[in-house]
Amino acid sequence: MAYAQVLSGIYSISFSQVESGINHKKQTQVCMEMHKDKYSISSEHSTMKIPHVLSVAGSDSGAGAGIQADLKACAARGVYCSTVITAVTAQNTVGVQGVDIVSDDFVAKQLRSVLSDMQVDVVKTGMLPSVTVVNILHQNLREFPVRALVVDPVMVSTSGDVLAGPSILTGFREELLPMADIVTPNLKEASALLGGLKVETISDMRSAAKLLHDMGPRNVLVKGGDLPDSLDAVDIFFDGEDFYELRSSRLKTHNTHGTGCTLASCIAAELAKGSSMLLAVKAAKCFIETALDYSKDIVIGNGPQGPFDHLLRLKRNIRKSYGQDRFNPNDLFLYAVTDSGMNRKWDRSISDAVKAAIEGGATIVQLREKDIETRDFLEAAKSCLEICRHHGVPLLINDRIDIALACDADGVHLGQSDMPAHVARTLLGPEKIIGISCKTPEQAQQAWTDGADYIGCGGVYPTNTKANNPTLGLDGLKSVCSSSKLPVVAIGGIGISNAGPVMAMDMPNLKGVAVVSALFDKECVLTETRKLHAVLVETAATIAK
Ligand SMILES: Nc1ncnc2c1ncn2[C@@H]1O[C@H](COP(=O)(O)OP(=O)(O)O)[C@@H](O)[C@H]1O
Ligand SMILES: Cc1ncc(COP(=O)(O)O)c(N)n1
Ligand SMILES: [Mg+2]
Repeated sequence: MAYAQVLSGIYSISFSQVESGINHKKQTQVCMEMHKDKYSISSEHSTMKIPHVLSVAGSDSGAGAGIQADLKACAARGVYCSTVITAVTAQNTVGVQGVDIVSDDFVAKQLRSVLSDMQVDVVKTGMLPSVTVVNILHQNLREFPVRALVVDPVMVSTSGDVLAGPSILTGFREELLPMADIVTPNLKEASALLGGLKVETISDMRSAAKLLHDMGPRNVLVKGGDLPDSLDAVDIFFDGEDFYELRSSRLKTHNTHGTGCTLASCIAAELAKGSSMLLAVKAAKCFIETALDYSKDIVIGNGPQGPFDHLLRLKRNIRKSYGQDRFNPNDLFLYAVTDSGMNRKWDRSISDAVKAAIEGGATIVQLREKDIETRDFLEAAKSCLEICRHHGVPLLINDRIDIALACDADGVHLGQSDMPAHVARTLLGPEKIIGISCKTPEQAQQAWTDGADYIGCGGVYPTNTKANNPTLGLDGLKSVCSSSKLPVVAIGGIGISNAGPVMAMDMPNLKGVAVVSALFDKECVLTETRKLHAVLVETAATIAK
């Protein structure tokens, strides 16, 4: 048992390395050896592996940057974060009033405490106040190798205060950059690392990225938050072969204190979850843009450089934590849509209906409650959410973004006349699932542009639940499927007798069927769901042959 665990541990290490494009070939063997004990010990107690980032950085009393930003960023990305504090700063939105450097010995002690005991996936560095600390970190990383090292070469705070003097440059160049999987300097830091080279334009950023890459890191991200006269926030990513110009809109806000720390922590968190480097960087940049947008008007402190809010509007739910994708298209397999009229007819509560559907095999649930008081809807949604979370089944709300937000549901399903999806996305944040009903290839393309996660396509067959709803037939469904990259769930008049032919069309992005009457306009929801589930499983098995 313990040996199998060790093997699976080794497998997961090498697999993630391949996936992440992280090439620690020389260290892999050592890494396995070092982790052997940890895997065999932990296997006796638990098998649940939690992605883990260790942040080695300074504390910011104002909690906008440094260790505090790292903890919040990792929490927002659903990743565990341990901390080694290198310095304590007295800092607020005005500037840095004082710095108390933690002794080298005590930094070493913290590093050993964490690395010798916990299975850290990725180390992210921020403020490193002395070359000795860099030496100590370097030694520890050799003794306790990790999957990836993210180096944010912090030197000066946004307020212009010095956090690490020029002597640190040697440490970065000689020890840390050669072992880094990515280094993330801002314009000033890139310039300092390159001996004062001018880095003021996008073209300079490209040259700097290339020169920094020559110092040994596998990837370089030169951040352009301070790029003068730029309408976009442009960062340059270089992986040693290709350049990528990553653009997001530049938010008009003073609340940008801590963007650099947060970006690096998000990259580390995504890598810890197994993402490739480019995807990790893109996800991190997207997170910064969304978080800055949410926080653009908040006021914390009286100084010119405010912190932003990592968590308040970006609440994640437990179901999506620990490395799972926020949305798994396979969840569309058996999509149960409730109907208040039917529940009333059969005299059952919404939550009883949902519970029975899930027990019968429903893989996602949508509450579609048209004639119900808002307060009652919210209460029902909360109790359904509890049931769904317990079973790991996502819960979506039809149309009512307010209800979805109020109960922290997993997302919404929108019709063509509901709130536009891109507006819904702004309100709900990047983590929530958004589905859109589409009848035509044009609507399907728009859904993709608007940032939807899936398409509900129908009515495939005639149905009583929607009056005057034109029927698309299998041909209409097929043309929507072929015109979009998004996963599709078929809806409209589908039940046990005709679900098979729908799925047998074998369109690669057709992931399942959504049903209302076939489950809920029946005496026993559990039995009907079980029967439909069996039909879907059988069809899937036939297709696979
Ligand atoms: N006003 C803004 N709007 C959108 N993104 C921004 C803004 N300011 C900075 N960013 C982004 O935040 C990240 C951190 O960049 P930057 O501020 O240059 O680093 P640092 O905080 O280390 O100085 C980058 O991805 C950058 O593009
Ligand atoms: C302890 C600490 N670490 C890092 C930064 C840089 O963050 P930013 O460049 O976003 O001000 C900071 N201000 N304080
Ligand atoms: Mg900044």
